[in-house]
Amino acid sequence: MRVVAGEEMKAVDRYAIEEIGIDGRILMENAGRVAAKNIMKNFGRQKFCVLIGSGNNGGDGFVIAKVLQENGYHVSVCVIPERDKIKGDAEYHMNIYLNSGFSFTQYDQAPAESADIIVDTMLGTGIKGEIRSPYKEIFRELNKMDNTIISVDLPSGVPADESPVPEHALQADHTLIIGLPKLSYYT
Ligand SMILES: NC(=O)C1=CN([C@@H]2O[C@H](COP(=O)(O)OP(=O)(O)OC[C@H]3O[C@@H](n4cnc5c(N)ncnc54)[C@H](OP(=O)(O)O)[C@@H]3O)[C@@H](O)[C@H]2O)[C@@H](O)CC1
Ligand SMILES: [K+]
Repeated sequence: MRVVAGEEMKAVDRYAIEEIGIDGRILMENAGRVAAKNIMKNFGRQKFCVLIGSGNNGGDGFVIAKVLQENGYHVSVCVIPERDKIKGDAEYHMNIYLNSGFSFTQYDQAPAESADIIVDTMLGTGIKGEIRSPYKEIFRELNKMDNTIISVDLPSGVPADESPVPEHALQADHTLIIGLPKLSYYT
């Protein structure tokens, strides 16, 4: 099995998009659907809160939140950035999510705290440098809660490569692989 750092995963995605011709929005749809299927198979009908960041990891989150709700799951959805910061493939899936009749709120501690399971789609392989506000404060709050955290691709704040894990990175109970396993799973 191949294990990759973030840049290598990006190169694989770029190859799929530019050379093979698969639209990035389809890659995101597939990634989100596989993750949602895995969650439904392994975690059952509990109370979920999906937390969504501004990048493509957040785009996966819109697909997951939609699929879970279409299947009758109880889901609250909180978005960390302002809505107009969500661009590209993630914006496309946000619009599909909203046009399907589902809704979200800005991040607030209460829905996260009252959920049995948090689905973390805040940051993935695109993280650069120190974890910035408001993410580091949010991760600190979430790390104190005792609900189950399922991270999509990477626990938010954890780099994909062998760099040191920052102090305030999210502490996940489970991580769902998107594409290929990342080097940091093994370090
Ligand atoms: N087509 C594809 O490529 C596919 C990709 N896929 C998925 O996409 C993920 C990668 O997506 P990505 O590259 O958009 O990065 P992602 O991790 O969502 O974060 C970007 C955001 O983070 C922010 N940010 C950065 N550093 C930060 C910091 N230190 N502290 C705080 N914030 C920071 C940065 O903000 P900005 O610097 O722009 O203000 C930007 O908005 C990948 O893990 C997989 O889940 C799948 O859907 C399959 C198809
Ligand atoms: K994540």
